[in-house]
Amino acid sequence: MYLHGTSKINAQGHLEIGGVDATDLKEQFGTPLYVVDEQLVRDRCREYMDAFRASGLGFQVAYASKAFCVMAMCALAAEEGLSLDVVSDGELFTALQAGFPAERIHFHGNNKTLEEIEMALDAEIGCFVVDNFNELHLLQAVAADKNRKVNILLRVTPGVEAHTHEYISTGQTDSKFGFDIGNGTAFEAIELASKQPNLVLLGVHSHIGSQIFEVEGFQMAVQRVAEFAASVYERLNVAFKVVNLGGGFGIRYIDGDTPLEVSQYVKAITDAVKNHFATIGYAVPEIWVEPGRSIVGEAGTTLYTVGTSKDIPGVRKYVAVDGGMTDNPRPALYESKYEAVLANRANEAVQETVSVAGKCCESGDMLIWDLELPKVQSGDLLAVACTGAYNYSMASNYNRIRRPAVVFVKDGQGDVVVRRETYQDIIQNDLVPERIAKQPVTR
Ligand SMILES: Cc1ncc(COP(=O)(O)O)c(C=O)c1O
Ligand SMILES: N[C@@H](CCCC[NH3+])C(=O)O
Repeated sequence: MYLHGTSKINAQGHLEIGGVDATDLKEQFGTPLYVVDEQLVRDRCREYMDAFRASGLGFQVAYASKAFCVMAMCALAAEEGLSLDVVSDGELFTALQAGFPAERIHFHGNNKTLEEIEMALDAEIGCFVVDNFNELHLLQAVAADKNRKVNILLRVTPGVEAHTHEYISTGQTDSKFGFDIGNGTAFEAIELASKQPNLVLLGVHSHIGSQIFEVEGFQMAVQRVAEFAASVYERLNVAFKVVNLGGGFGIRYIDGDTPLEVSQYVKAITDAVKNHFATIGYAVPEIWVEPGRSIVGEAGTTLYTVGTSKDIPGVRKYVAVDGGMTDNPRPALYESKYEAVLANRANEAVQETVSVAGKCCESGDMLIWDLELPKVQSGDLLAVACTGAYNYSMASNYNRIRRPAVVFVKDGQGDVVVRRETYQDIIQNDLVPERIAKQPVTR
C-alpha cells in the first residue's frame, strides 16, 4: 500500500499515522474508524494557497465541503485561510456552527429551496452560485424582499467532457447543472442577471468533473469561458470580476493513478487564464477554485477489524470486515478501487489473495477485490487508504449500522472530531403512532 502524508510502518511493523500507532487507535477508539492525517490536510491547503499566491492573480481557494463536512474540518479550512463551498442547508449550518466566516462561504446546488436561500441570505454569505432561471428569479425576489444586494456567479457548462467516471463528469452539455454556453442559454442568463436590481453579477462558474488527472480539460474550460467572456463584454459591456473553475483535481488511490502536483494544476489554470483573458479589454479576473477530494482524500484511512472468512476452493477467499458500503459506498457506486494493508502486521510478506467484503446484507457490499495480504486472521486490523473524501460524507445507516467515529491524528495525538454513533442515535428520530399498539420493551 502506498503511504501518503505522515503514514509509515513503525519499528513494531504497525501502520502509524500522524505519529499514532494504528493498533493504539483501535484500542482507544474502536473500529471501524475513520482516521484523518491532519498535517496532510493542512499541507494540501497550503499547497493551493502558495500556488495561487505565486501566480500573482487575485484568488480564493474554496474547500468543497461535500467531500467531508464536519465542524473540525470547516474550522481547519477557515484557519488555513480557505473559503468554503456548501451545497445544502446542512453543510451551511455545519460551517456556521464551526464559526466559518460567512463572507467566505459560496452556496452551490441545482435546486436550492426557499428556506436554504433565506438561511444563506440571513447569514450574509459571500456568494450564491446560481444554477438555473428558477433560482435566479427566486433569489432576486427574496433579496428584494429583504432589501439586500447579493453577490452571484452563474454556473455555466462549457461543453468540456472530463476524462473520468460518467457519474462524476459535469462539464458536458447534457448535464443537470448550469446554463449551457453552446446553446446560448448562458448568454441569456447573463443578460437577465445583469439587469436584476438586487443581484451583483461577479462572473461565472464552471466545474467539469472530478478525479481528473490531466490539465487539458481545465485549459479547454478556461478557453471556452474566456471566449464567452469576450462575447459577453462585446455585446453587453458586462465584465467578469471572478471566474470560478471548480474542483476535480485527482488523487492517487491505487497504483496507476497519476495525479499531478497541486502546483501543476494551479499553474496550468492560471497560465491559461492569463493567456486567454489578456485580450478581452479588462483586468484579468480573480480565479476561484473548489477542490474537495484533493484536500482530504489521501489524508483519510479507514481501520476495520477482520471478522469471518469464507474460502471457496479454486474460486476466491472472502474476508469480512466490521464496516463496508455503509462507511464507504464508492466501490458499489463507481467501482472505485482501493489499496489496503494489515495495519498490525504491515511488514509481513504476502501469502494470499483475498477479497474484502463488508457486513451489509448486500452482495455488492465489497470494498476490495483480489487484495494481496499476509495470511489473514480474524482480529487482524485492516487499513484501507485514501478514504478521506466522499466516504464519511456519503456514509449511511443501511442495515441500521452505526456510523463510525472520525479521529484527527497529528504529532502523536488522536482527537475524536465525530463521535461513534450510539444505538440511541439510530432510533432517535423514530416515532410509533398511537394507532400501532405499543409493544412492551422487554430488555
Ligand atoms: C460544483 C463543484 N465544485 C467542487 C467539487 C469538488 O470536486 P472534487 O472533490 O473533485 O475536487 C464538485 C464535485 O465534483 C462540484 O460539483
Ligand atoms: N461523490 C463522488 C464525487 C462527486 C463530486 C461532486 N460533484 C465521489 O465519491 O467520487
